[in-house]
Amino acid sequence: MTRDLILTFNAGSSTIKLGFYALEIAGPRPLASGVIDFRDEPFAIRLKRDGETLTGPITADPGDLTAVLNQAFAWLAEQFDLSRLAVIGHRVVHGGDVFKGPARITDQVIAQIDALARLAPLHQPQSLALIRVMRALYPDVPQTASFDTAFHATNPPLMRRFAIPRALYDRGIKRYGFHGLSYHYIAGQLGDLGPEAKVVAAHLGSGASLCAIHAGISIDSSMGFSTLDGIPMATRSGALDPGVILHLMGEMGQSLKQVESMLYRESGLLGVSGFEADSRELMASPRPEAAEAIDLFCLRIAGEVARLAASMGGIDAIVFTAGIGEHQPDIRARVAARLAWVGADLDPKANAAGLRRISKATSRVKLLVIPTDEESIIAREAASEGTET
Ligand SMILES: Nc1ncnc2c1ncn2[C@@H]1O[C@H](COP(=O)(O)OP(=O)(O)O)[C@@H](O)[C@H]1O
Ligand SMILES: CC(=O)OP(=O)(O)O
Ligand SMILES: [Mg+2]
Repeated sequence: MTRDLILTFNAGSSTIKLGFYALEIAGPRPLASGVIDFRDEPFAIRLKRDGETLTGPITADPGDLTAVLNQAFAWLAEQFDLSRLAVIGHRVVHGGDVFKGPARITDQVIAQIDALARLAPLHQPQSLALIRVMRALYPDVPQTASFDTAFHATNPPLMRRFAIPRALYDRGIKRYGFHGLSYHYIAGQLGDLGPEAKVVAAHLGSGASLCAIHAGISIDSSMGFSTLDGIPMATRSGALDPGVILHLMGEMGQSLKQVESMLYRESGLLGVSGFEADSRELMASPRPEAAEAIDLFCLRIAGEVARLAASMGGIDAIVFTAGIGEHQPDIRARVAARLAWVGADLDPKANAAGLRRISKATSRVKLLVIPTDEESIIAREAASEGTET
């Protein structure tokens, strides 16, 4: 039997994205993409294939991942010949210091991923659950892990360091950086900027970060030790004076769980607006708190661009990507306006049209919109790590 099908998983806090690829010598060829969105009503798996969207209803309780996946895969087996599965590749957010590249999943690798779960509580447990369910469903199919942290393995030690006692760095308390699959893909799309280009890529999705890419490699990024650092996100705070946490736990008697939940789930756009985490709703809202949440988001993005430019000693281009970066021209415009002093000069028409280049021809710093494709990196790494070809 020919095994020539690659399945990819990109597990997020509220969605599981799936990709189907044909395993080919020239590289994985995309066949279809799917999503299980736990916010969807009615709950279902949606599959996009040949420009058509197919829906597989799911009656299982969204809280029971095993039941959800069993049902989703019973339906997927009607769409694909799943006996052809060659490899299953997963995005795993935190690889710590252990993983500098993709890994084939073994019991030991599962234990190592599990040990890092606390640092990415919205993602890591979901990926582990997926790996375990897929093992039970398809015990003969190899699985691989592609790490968000791996692309940042090139960051110089100085960028990795927190200004805390050295011994803690030696114990792994350092900056790792995330969204590396997205930045890896973006770095591969910058050929026209020249081999030495200094680029800040802004991955603005539910989770959001920025990365300094110089000559195609990661130099520095806004996310650090955990997925909380950097700019505010949908529900995460971004960087925060550590004194606030001391005060909450010391003076206000909050527990670790309470603080963790506040920082990961009740902050960011949701926290500042007081009612909504999704940028679409916030942009459409007349409420001043919504405007303030978006303003703070843009201010902190612009500030991070400036910091990352300092890390690289210059900046030639800014790339916007992911849900907000690709689809929110007003947010791009507000970020660009705050960076006019660096030489970013937006072309409003190109921005509204969502062209690849959205800066004026005379702009010193180029502004680009590049749709990301984390799945293609997972598929490529799955093919190289998990198959014999
Ligand atoms: N078509 C769109 N138009 C406007 N905003 C969008 C669109 N798609 C996604 N977004 C915004 O992107 C954010 C989610 O980013 P996305 O990359 O899709 O999420 P995730 O990090 O979960 O993969 C939300 O704030 C959402 O409002
Ligand atoms: C690392 C991270 O925050 O990922 P996501 O944007 O998928 O939530
Ligand atoms: Mg994402």
